[in-house]
Amino acid sequence: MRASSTSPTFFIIGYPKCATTSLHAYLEKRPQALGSTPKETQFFGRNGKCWHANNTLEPWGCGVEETANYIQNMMFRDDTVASGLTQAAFESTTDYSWGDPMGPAVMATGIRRELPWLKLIPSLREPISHEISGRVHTMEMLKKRPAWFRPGPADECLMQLEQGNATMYDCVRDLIKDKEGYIEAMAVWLATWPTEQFMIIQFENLTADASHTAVLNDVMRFVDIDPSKGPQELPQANSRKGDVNPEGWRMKKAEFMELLSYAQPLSERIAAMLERHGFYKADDWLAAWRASWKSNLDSCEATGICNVVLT
Ligand SMILES: Nc1ncnc2c1ncn2[C@@H]1O[C@H](COP(=O)(O)OS(=O)(=O)O)[C@@H](OP(=O)(O)O)[C@H]1O
Repeated sequence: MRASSTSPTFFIIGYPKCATTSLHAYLEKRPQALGSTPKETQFFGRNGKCWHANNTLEPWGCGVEETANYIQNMMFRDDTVASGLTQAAFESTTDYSWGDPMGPAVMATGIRRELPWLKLIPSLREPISHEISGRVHTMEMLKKRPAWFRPGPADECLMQLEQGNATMYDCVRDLIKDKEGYIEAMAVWLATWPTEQFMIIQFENLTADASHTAVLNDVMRFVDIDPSKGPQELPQANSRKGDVNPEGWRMKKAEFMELLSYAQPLSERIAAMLERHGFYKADDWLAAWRASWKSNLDSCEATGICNVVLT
């Protein structure tokens, strides 16, 4: 029987568009896990109740009432206690990984101050696919346009894309070029928390038929949940690649090569960082990402047009 002396036990901290919803759904079906409601509580995030959004000088701190609400109503404290702490409570706010406008250090340090025992699970995806997946998500937001959603300058391009006046390349080029935050955020988390409190997942490993069972079993062992109890299949939540351009994104070869010229060095630095911290051999980490780049390059026709399929 699992016995945890700490609650909450773990956070899936991101990144957005890296199958975090599927992983959350998979884990919360396990009798030994207790997923938050909602999946993304945002409690420690920029829209949450546990930070000082407008004043970097004020110390991090969570209000007593808000904390009680978080622990009691979102993280189901009573249920966890009633289980004799045999259930691992967790939440999956993807913004925790990098969604802090004051920098990831505020979030990483703040959460460590509040819950220093937490186990942390980030999932990372090949940068070009990651960015395009995010843009497709935002395109849908722009169509529905909830009242709180404020389109930024980069979103203008998506509106143009919608009208056939721009391409996906146009809309991701600068974002991928400036995707420094992808590695910076992870570097900050790794510098702020002990290595052994992380399990870093690669999206492509988590979602591939050949490897997903092994990854899920590793996750469960990491958070001390018995892998034999509960359903085995990873759901496919938030999937847009099946509906929006399932055949891939058409792009000139020179355009794809340009994206690659930004994504590849970034990926290599991510892999080197993960190797330095003892998580993966850099080449092992890069294998799936290199395979995606190669298969997209192989798709290029004699006309110089390629078909970029997301991982
Ligand atoms: N089981 C499985 N197999 C393959 N792919 C999967 C799976 N589960 C989730 N996904 C893909 O993950 C993307 C959604 O990630 P998130 O749920 O983290 O997105 S969100 O940030 O919470 O909105 C989304 O990617 P895109 O379709 O490219 O947008 C999903 O298709």
